[in-house]
Amino acid sequence: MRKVIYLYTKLAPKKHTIILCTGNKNKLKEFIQIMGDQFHIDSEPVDLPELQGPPLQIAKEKALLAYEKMGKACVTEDTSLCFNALNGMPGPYVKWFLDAAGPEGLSKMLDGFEDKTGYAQCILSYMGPELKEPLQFVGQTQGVIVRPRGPRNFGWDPIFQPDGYTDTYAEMDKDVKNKISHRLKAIQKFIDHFLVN
Ligand SMILES: O=c1nc[nH]c2c1ncn2[C@H]1C[C@H](O)[C@@H](COP(=O)(O)OP(=O)(O)OP(=O)(O)O)O1
Ligand SMILES: [Mg+2]
Repeated sequence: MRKVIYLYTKLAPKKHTIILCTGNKNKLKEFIQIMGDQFHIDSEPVDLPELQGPPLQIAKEKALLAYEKMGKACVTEDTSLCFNALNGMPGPYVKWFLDAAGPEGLSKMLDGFEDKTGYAQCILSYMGPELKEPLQFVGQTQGVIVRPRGPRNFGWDPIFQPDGYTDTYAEMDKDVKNKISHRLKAIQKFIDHFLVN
């Protein structure tokens, strides 16, 4: 039976706590929904600068900055929404596109293209005192970019319709999103890594 968790034993033997550094309440909520029964999630609402570069590099720098700020083991997460017609853009910069153009404007960016496919990507990074570099876990969910449908309370959820579904992330039940999401897949890899059989 999988039971001992390296992270617990090494770093937080009693509380089984993960510190998630994020300024995004919706991310935190999903983390708790996905892994709350296995870990206690403490969040630190730090606003971390995000550099430019390939997604893994951005996520790595973010993790190092969070670790520097916290002075203890912590987890960060960087999420991208990538359009295939644009070779992966806006990707890690989607937040700025969303702020500037909203979900509507973001979906309209693909109007001139036949290819509406894209993918959601979560890069979960863990940095702790025992490491030289952050460990990174990548989760991707493929889908298509559509005009906004559903509640607008979480980022680009209204314009992302995962493959095999007729609902957008925003329209589907949270339980359904959390079973197929980019975030779930990254968290699963993270948990698998730290589980000792
Ligand atoms: O599952 C998601 N469904 C829809 N939208 C999402 C999701 N996950 C992140 N998002 C949004 C938030 C931000 O506009 C951008 C990612 O930017 P990203 O830097 O990773 O997030 P953030 O700045 O809000 O929080 P953090 O403090 O963890 O960096 O996509
Ligand atoms: Mg951010």
